[in-house]
Amino acid sequence: MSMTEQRSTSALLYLSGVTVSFDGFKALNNLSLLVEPGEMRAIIGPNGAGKTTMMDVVTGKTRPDEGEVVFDGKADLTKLDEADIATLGIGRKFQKPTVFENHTVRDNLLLALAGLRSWYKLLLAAPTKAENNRLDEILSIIRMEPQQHMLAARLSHGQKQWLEIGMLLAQDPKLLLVDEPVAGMTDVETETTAQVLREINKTHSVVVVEHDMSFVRALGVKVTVLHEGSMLAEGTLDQVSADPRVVEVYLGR
Ligand SMILES: Nc1ncnc2c1ncn2[C@@H]1O[C@H](COP(=O)(O)OP(=O)(O)OP(=O)(O)O)[C@@H](O)[C@H]1O
Repeated sequence: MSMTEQRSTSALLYLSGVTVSFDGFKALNNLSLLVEPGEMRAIIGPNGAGKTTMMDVVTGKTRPDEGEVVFDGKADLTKLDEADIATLGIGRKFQKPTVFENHTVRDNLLLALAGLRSWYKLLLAAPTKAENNRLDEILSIIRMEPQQHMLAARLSHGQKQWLEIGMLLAQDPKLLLVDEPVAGMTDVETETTAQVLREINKTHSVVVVEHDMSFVRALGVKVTVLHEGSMLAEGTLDQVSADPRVVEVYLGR
């Protein structure tokens, strides 16, 4: 490509030949990956496969040594910092929930929705009608209307995860990155989380990293298997589960 030429792609997220080395060890090794607009993609793979590093590259936390990372057909994420990338519309939920324990579920969502609105203003000014409608919508999507006036401190682990997914949704990112959302959840909570993410995927693109196979099956979306920093296989869960290489390094163990 010439200096002025822009990479043109219809993909929402485009990784090509991405390599990340830590002291010579390649956590990502020539990784290429495409996520289409509106898609939900599940990323699976054994411990150390590079899933977290891939998310870190997309959010600007880690700079790749080589390769291209393009968002929304135009933005070269390798040139931007974390704040710029968040502003472009990439939101991330980490594995451990970080909600404001001393506020209600609804106020946690309002804080996320209002973004830069100060705590002071939050306490004094009532939410607008539009804000209240959006809060109702999000509460419905995360299935937490009954708990909306509860303090976040009193929520179960699963409910905290859903609240945090709701807080991410409140920021209305174009792409949601969700890291191991069902770790530590019961089977029923896991099933609900799959339904919540499917609902969110009606209006948002999602990349979700998860080990739990019953959850990935319930998502019912295209799966990418990472191994040693590269893509090993891609397809439906049935397709990748039948791939002998996937069985060998991951599923068969
Ligand atoms: N900052 C770092 N310094 C050195 N090595 C690192 C660093 N971050 C990650 N690694 C190594 O890179 C490899 C990939 O790690 P990564 O966390 O991306 O894998 P993962 O697929 O997310 O694994 P898990 O399923 O255990 O979360 C691992 O071997 C890890 O030890």
